[in-house]
Amino acid sequence: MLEKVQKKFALTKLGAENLIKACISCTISYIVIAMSIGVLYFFTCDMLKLLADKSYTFSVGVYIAEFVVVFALIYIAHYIQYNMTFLNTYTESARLRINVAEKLRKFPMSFFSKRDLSDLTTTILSDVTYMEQALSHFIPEFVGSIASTVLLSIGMFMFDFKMALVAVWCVPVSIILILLAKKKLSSVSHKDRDIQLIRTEKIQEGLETVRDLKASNYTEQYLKEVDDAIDNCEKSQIKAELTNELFVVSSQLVLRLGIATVVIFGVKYLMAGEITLEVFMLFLIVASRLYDPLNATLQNLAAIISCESRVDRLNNINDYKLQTGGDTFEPENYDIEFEDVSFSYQPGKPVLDDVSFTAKQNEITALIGNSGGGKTTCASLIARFYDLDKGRIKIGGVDIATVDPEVLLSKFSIVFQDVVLFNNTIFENIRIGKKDATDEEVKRAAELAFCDEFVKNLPEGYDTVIGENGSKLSGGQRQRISIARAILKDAPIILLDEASASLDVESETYVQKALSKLIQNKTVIMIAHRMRTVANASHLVVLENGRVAEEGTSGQLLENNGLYKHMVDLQSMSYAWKI
Ligand SMILES: Nc1ncnc2c1ncn2[C@@H]1O[C@H](COP(=O)(O)OP(=O)(O)OP(=O)(O)O)[C@@H](O)[C@H]1O
Repeated sequence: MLEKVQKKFALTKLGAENLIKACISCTISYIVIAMSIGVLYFFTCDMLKLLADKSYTFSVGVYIAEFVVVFALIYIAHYIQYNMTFLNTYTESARLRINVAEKLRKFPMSFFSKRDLSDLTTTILSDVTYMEQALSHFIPEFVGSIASTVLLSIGMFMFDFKMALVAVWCVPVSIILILLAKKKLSSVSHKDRDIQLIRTEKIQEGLETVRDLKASNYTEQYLKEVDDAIDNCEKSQIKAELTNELFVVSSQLVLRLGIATVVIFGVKYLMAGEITLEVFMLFLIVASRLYDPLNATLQNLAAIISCESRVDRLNNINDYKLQTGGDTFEPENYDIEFEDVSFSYQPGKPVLDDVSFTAKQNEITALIGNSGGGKTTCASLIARFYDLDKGRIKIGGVDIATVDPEVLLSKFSIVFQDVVLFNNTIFENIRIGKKDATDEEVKRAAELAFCDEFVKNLPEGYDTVIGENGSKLSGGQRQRISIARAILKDAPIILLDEASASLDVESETYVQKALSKLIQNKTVIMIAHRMRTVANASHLVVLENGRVAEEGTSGQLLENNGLYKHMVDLQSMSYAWKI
């Protein structure tokens, strides 16, 4: 039972326990409220007897005391319900958020290539918030209202079968209507959510690519597409609301019919002398209150049904397989060995096929080859961004598949061509390389990476905030900050995506100088696009369509007269090309 609830609502074990308790406390709370009807019934009976017989006596004080007790019970039941639902829910939603964030931190890159960014953002922000409301309101109230109505109905059947039938018939009919609505509402809710996602993606994409849209004069056309997405969303939401209201109003109407049948049949039975006036009064009072919880909870029907798709998405994250591995990583050295490595991003479409080579410590190993040949993929596999389909990658004799990805990454400094900087100070952007580094250590790394000459011209030096993704800096300056980070981290393995490929001559010189400081005495894997950058590499691995076409030093490969020689010749021709 506990496990089922846990899975059904994507909860932690404690969360599932608390949800069950919340449903029970809601049921008790509704029943306690119904107890006031009992006291009211006995009071009405006594009043009727008094009207019929003036000598009849009863104690008003006892009734006042009973009402006080019932109100106290209602207060206590509500207090318990509040604690069980609201307080526990907020603790649970905090746990859910931390769980999702923890999972995302540990997921391999394969997870992110399968999921859309706005979909993930929606799951973390909106789905968890939605579940927060569902767990604190909709679900306990829905379960509580059905359970209390069923329990009260059983009591009514025991009291008077015929009148109970007349009062309660509408409850199962209304529940059947809800169940019929579930399928339809569920499909409308899924479609609505997909359309909302398209709208969010469109807006997000527009904001991220505003510069390119302006440059290609596509802004007007793009805004029209955004307008269409927003219009679609509006239509879909109206449709979802109307469908929901149709079923809710029908169910509520059926429930109201219950009061009508109690009056019609009650009067008939009363006239026929089949029931007493007191029984008739009781059923009138009960019928006026019996459907209240169910009526109120029907308003949230769409919300309850829409929980399903949100829970599916949360379960998708919860069930995704994490990369595992030991916490200790003590390789003999930092040589990297590829042993018959095969890999594909999508099943049946191999990107690397039986790739074997060794990158030695204290050497620069350059990965070269045609575009799409698999250079970046090889580098990503070394850092265990993805796991292999076949073969092994070993560092100092240790299979990286046996090492926890975070422990493994602590041995890597990675300098990408697309540097990501944060909207923070230069100090903090460099300190990412080593969180506990002192200001002096950061400055030392910045000097070695030749950041000093441009930082001193910034208004607040190292304390200057550099804008979103370093928008206030040039490409070469951004590169040097990322190299400073890597120098500060001082990891034994350096992955370098030819960092200076897109820079002007002056910036390139600075970046090259900074890089030469970074790579001293390390195992360096360099993804190279320009042949002149790799001429001095100790070892060149030429990848062609996911296979190693040739390897050796630049001199050896030139003698081979293979793909490398062909690429060198092509680049020499392109340098000689003039406008
Ligand atoms: N995340 C991904 N999902 C699916 N396919 C991918 C992904 N990344 C790369 N690929 C495919 O894998 C192949 C190898 O890509 P990779 O980026 O490793 O090549 P590369 O040699 O680094 O190319 P380039 O020099 O153009 O950067 C390509 O066909 C590419 O389309």
